[in-house]
Amino acid sequence: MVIVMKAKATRQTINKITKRLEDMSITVHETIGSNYSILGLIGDTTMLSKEQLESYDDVEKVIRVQHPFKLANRLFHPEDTVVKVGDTTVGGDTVTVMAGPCSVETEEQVIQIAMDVKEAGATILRGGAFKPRSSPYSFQGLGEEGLKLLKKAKEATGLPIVSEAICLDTIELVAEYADIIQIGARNMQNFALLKKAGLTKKPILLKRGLSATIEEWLMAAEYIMAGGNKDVILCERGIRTYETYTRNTLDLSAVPVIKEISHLPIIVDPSHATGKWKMVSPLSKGALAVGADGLMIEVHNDPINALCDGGQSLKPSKFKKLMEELGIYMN
Ligand SMILES: O=C[C@H](O)[C@H](O)COP(=O)(O)O
Ligand SMILES: C=C(OP(=O)(O)O)C(=O)O
Repeated sequence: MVIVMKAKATRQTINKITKRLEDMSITVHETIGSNYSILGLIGDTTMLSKEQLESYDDVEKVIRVQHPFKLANRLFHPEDTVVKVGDTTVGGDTVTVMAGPCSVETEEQVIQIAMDVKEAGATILRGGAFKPRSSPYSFQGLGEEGLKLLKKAKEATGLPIVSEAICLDTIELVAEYADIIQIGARNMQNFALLKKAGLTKKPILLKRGLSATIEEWLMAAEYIMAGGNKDVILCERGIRTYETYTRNTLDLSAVPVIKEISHLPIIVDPSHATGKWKMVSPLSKGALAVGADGLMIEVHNDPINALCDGGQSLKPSKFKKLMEELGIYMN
């Protein structure tokens, strides 16, 4: 971090700021110029507030050199994190596909889809039991019954499962059944939920918030990791922009950015990003082309009658075709 002091800054203020920082074990290197004085800070500046330092009258501006996240930062953890999920992994050299219905609806539905996606090459089954819906009148998910059905689908196929926890009251229940706990876009900055996720022993799939910057997203990951849970998988699922043709705007540039500044695995969800099943295939290809570690794709055997997100769900046959095109399903 660099603090640029105004030309009129007094020695007394510079000393006051320096003392405050040194008390926090930060070394301050001072460079006196004719117009400005510069304070170069060496040490752990993650807990410093840029805005707070800028509120000193004599401070011109503060420039952050280091990212505010530590545990998620590639600087302190150069090698890629590979998250183990049952017999499969997310991150490293493999491409992992998580697929399944938006919501668990019936036993036949989830088991049939689980078998179909497994046959096509998916290695993790997705399915929502607790649904974060925009409207209180929309289908809210089957709750624990949905988790039990996911367990049956896992027993039938061997696929580990990922399912969303939407609140503090149910995260432990989800953790009992799911192999990966999903924290959805709408809860990305639910700090109490993130802290609780940090205490669980299950990997966490952390979706990017509706309007979150990459830094805010990584700070959310930092919350989970700071609690002791280092198994975080990031999921880019589109962000809000002025564009309305698609449900959200898929930010594929987030993938190489995350790869550069973080060691955490990142997958892409083209279903929620676009809201349109026809766009899932091209964007899945794009996601892998830019280096994503995997995909999360919604698949439904009867999209027209799906209780949630049918318009963005692929039929099993279309999913299989996509997996062939991606080179994941081999005849
Ligand atoms: O699947 C996740 C959400 O619950 C889903 O996208 C529903 O969004 P909506 O409630 O706005 O339809
Ligand atoms: C709710 C979901 O997605 P998102 O949080 O990305 O909207 C989901 O994957 O079921």
